[in-house]
Amino acid sequence: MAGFRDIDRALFPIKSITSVIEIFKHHLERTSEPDLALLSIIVGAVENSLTCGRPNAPVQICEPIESSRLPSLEYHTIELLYNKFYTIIKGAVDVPAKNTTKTQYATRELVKKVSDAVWNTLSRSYYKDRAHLQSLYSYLTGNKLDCFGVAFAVVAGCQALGFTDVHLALSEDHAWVVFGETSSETAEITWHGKGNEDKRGQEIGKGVAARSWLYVNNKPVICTRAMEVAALVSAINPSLNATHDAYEVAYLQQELLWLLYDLGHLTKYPMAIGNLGDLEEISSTSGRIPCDILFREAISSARNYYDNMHVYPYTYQGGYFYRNKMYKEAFESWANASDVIRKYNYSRDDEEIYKEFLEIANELIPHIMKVESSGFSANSILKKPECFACLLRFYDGICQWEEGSATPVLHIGWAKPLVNTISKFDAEVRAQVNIVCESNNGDNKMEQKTQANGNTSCLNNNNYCISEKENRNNTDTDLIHAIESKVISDENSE
Ligand SMILES: FC(F)c1nnc(N2CCN(c3ncnc4sc(CC(F)(F)F)cc34)CC2)s1
Repeated sequence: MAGFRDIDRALFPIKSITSVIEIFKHHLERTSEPDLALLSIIVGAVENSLTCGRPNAPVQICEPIESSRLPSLEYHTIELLYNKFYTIIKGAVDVPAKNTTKTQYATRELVKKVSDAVWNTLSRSYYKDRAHLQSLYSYLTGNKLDCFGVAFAVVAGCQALGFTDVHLALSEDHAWVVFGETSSETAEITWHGKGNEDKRGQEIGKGVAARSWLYVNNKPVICTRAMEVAALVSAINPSLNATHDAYEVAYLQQELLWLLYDLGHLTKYPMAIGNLGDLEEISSTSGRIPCDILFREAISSARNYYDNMHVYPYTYQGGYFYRNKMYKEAFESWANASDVIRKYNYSRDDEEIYKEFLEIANELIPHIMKVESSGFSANSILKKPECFACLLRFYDGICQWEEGSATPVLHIGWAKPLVNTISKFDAEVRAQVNIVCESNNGDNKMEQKTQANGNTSCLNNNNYCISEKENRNNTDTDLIHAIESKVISDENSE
């Protein structure tokens, strides 16, 4: 059993954020196998004590954060929990005696048994989306885990049993495992969303499911052990309540993400880079690259390693621009996000990203139009054809996302804000967006989808085109006609 080494023991009792960082540094720099269970228990205990602790716990005021005293974490407390985890996992699977020569690889049965061991020890019913349910501390002290937490616990369990081939696979809204000699086996190990039957034990869908955003076109983040540490650090939740964060927890998360960044473990993990960007925007670390560069690095990572099939890097960046009133740049990021989603079929498992696009289209963009059309300035985005082009690219991507999908995306609730937005641009601005028709052999859709639908609509920056589509389904034809008729009626009234 990996677990406690003398160096770890020497760092106890944990009294400060700095000593937590020292333990992570040791595991990441001095060992080939950072101990996922140990690290998760430690950060879970710290997070719990600072966010769910006793409300009248002594508040440290004006202490430098890194040395601000934590409610002391005793070695034996952590060791007890660690041994409890090991006992639960060991008790559930009878692993064949370690055969020193041959490396043992996990089997689907083994992975399923570990998943069952975690699954069957969870509380009967609890609010699954609550905060602070992601760590093994939550599991071992409260028998509660969220869907990410179950996946992480299974990987930590397999590590504790000596299976170094079992690794976490992450999409933007789901988690599963890869395993086997060539890491080519996959297995569901947790649930997804509400009211969906879990598919635990099954391999990851290759069929229709594979074309949904949920499985990112088989371009998930495949974690190394250190990237699994990055996932548990990303999952740290500093929120105290709906409006406040415990700043010591946010500081710990930020410092651990920088440690992982410096060691190169975030290079292929766009969402972790985005998380670090968000933290840096709130409170920048002197001497570090600024948050807008981090958001750009997350996009580069997704483009270089995941065939640009991830949406969140663009919505991280778009959110940053929006919060900083850089509206032209926000439109560009959101149009780029839409260029990703247009390559997918919409499935009912994609609610999370649907909500993301709905909020952008029906809350954020209308807010920008309101702000921009109240003040009058020559520099207004309403005067910029490239902003109009980005908006069209944004909406067109959502239309194309719907094309060929079993589930509709758009409904009349989308059309009103859309037409309202588009009509804020004067005719002479709209006229400057040159509409260029491209052949339909662009790389707009994943191969299968293009064949299914023949032509596709496409737009690159300000070349917006709607190719003739004999079978464009009625929803977006209505939408496009709504836009066209609105635009034309404006011209007539000019
Ligand atoms: F697009 C921006 F506005 C976003 N802001 N926060 C975003 N998050 C927060 C962080 N987050 C994540 N950050 C690191 N790693 C992972 S792995 C994962 C899927 C699952 F939870 F494992 F199922 C989610 C996720 C999900 C996306 S996107």
